[in-house]
Amino acid sequence: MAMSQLAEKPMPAPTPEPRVRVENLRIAFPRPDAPPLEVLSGISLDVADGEFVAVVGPSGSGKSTILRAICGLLKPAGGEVRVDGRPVSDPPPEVGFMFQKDALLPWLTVTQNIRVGAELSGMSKAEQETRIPALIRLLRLDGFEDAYPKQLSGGMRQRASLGRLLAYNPSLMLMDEPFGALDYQTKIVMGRELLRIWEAERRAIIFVTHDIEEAVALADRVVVFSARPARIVADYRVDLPRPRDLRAMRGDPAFVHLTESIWSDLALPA
Ligand SMILES: Nc1ncnc2c1ncn2[C@@H]1O[C@H](COP(=O)(O)OP(=O)(O)OP(=O)(O)O)[C@@H](O)[C@H]1O
Repeated sequence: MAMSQLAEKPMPAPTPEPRVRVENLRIAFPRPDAPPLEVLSGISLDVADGEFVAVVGPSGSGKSTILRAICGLLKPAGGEVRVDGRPVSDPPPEVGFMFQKDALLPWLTVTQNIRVGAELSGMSKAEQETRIPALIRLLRLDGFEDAYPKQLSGGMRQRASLGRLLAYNPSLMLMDEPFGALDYQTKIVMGRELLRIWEAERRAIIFVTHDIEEAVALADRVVVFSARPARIVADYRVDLPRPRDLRAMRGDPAFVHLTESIWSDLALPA
């Protein structure tokens, strides 16, 4: 081959290291009078930097379990989890969590709760002075800076939890049904807030949800688990344009088609 032809051929871009690499992961829980309960049976999943991956699947299939394994809280019966190339054993500092139930400290105000995340991240006092009020504005909690969790609605508590997570500034966010306990309207509002922030400051997110529409509306990819022991039965790329209008997109034929495909993967009645 002539040199000129070689020169014209573009070099393939190097593949960046995935933020998370789950390889052939098996998780089983010991049981007293029975063989171990196999929950994940050989799951492999890569999550790239800045990618938003949703995980859906039947109840009890192991969605929360995979999040706990990714942050090193469960020891695999087989396979491996790497975060930023390193095998996990303890929760890695670059990982932050958010659960269905807010984990705010009830004796601290909104500002103080968010400050916990900032302190944990090692943020300087000077930076906290600007960053915490900015987060409060971003999450539309202005006016509630000095309120205690019991004085907030469920949606506001989840927004404050998200504020603490963002103040911690993890490069990987593991979210386990973070909006699952909220009413439909608040859930949409929270999804919108999360997208607004994520679209501005891309971080890798693994987002577990029961809600197929929520998964498609938010994520770049939707991974579908089978019933326990979980395998990945489908892995969809969601090519809907961003920024997304969560209300308008529900009528988009591509959105409807994708949610229907996932319903049928889960073999659930329409
Ligand atoms: N620490 C544990 N010890 C024993 N069994 C466990 C433990 N944690 C989870 N399990 C079992 O593992 C299975 C998967 O649980 P997991 O919470 O991961 O499911 P899930 O898909 O998140 O469910 P849901 O959608 O209902 O929240 C369940 O059968 C559960 O009982």
